[in-house]
Amino acid sequence: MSRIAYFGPQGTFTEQAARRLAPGEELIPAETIPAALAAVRSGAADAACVPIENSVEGAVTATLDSLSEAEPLVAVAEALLPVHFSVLTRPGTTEIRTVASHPHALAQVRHWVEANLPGAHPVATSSTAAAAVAVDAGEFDAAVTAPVAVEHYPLQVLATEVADVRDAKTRFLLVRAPGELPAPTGADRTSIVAAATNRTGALAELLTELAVRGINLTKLDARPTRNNFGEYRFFIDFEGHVAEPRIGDALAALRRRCRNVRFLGSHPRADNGTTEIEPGAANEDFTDAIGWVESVRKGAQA
Ligand SMILES: O=C(O)C(=O)Cc1ccccc1
Repeated sequence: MSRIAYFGPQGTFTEQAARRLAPGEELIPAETIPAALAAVRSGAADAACVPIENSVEGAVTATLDSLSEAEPLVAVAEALLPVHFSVLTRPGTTEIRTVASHPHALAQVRHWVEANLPGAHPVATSSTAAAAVAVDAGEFDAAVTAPVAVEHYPLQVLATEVADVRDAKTRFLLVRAPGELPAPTGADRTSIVAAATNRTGALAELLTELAVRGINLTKLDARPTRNNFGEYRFFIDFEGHVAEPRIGDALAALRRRCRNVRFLGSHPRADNGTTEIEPGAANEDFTDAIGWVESVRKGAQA
């Protein structure tokens, strides 16, 4: 049985995602996202499940930063979970002055809290389930949690299906140490991170290598390197799998342009997305072109 570290404690959305991505495996809660990833780097876990992006709040920056630091890790699978919240209180609570949760959760229920708990102060906790633990301990009055949290903590449900934005979703990754990659499916996602140098056109050059090969981007995030003010790392997701000739060609070009490019994985997409292929940019076009150059070199132009 594999050991899967996840961003916990018990009852987080990430635990639900881990159950979906690694059914039947041993799940080990970690207090923070960096701690879940550190468990894989140290060998204490075989894989980790962490949130990566939310359709309302955008990137989960703790995950981006941890993936770009220390030993490389690669994403081997993803899950897309609908996100609506429950609001939990201690039994007998009559007045709600503080509402605790993960910042991404608080941002997604702001209007609901204003309308239904006027005057209540939002308080950030490390995760939605950590808010439930704190409410149980008497530190805050209400917790905004995943629906499953009520099964783990002795709290009562004040409201369910709470969300300012209908159909909000969060994408989660299953991350491992580099090793065998998942096989390409034809609907895959590849992720990289690169610290472009601070000069005119540096980011445009990286993006152009993808654009000229007809590769469609699915996400672009910038994070400060933390070394020099104004220096950024760019996290780029795009359609395709590194095993494909067209994607391998693009990665080789990125590596030529930027020695510090880091491969963050190729895996099947969970969003039913299809892969766009521009005319002349199919894998056969790349292999055919390489074959043609080889024949030219041999003096036998086909
Ligand atoms: O705190 C959690 O439960 C998480 O797994 C992170 C999170 C927070 C808010 C929305 C989706 C995921």
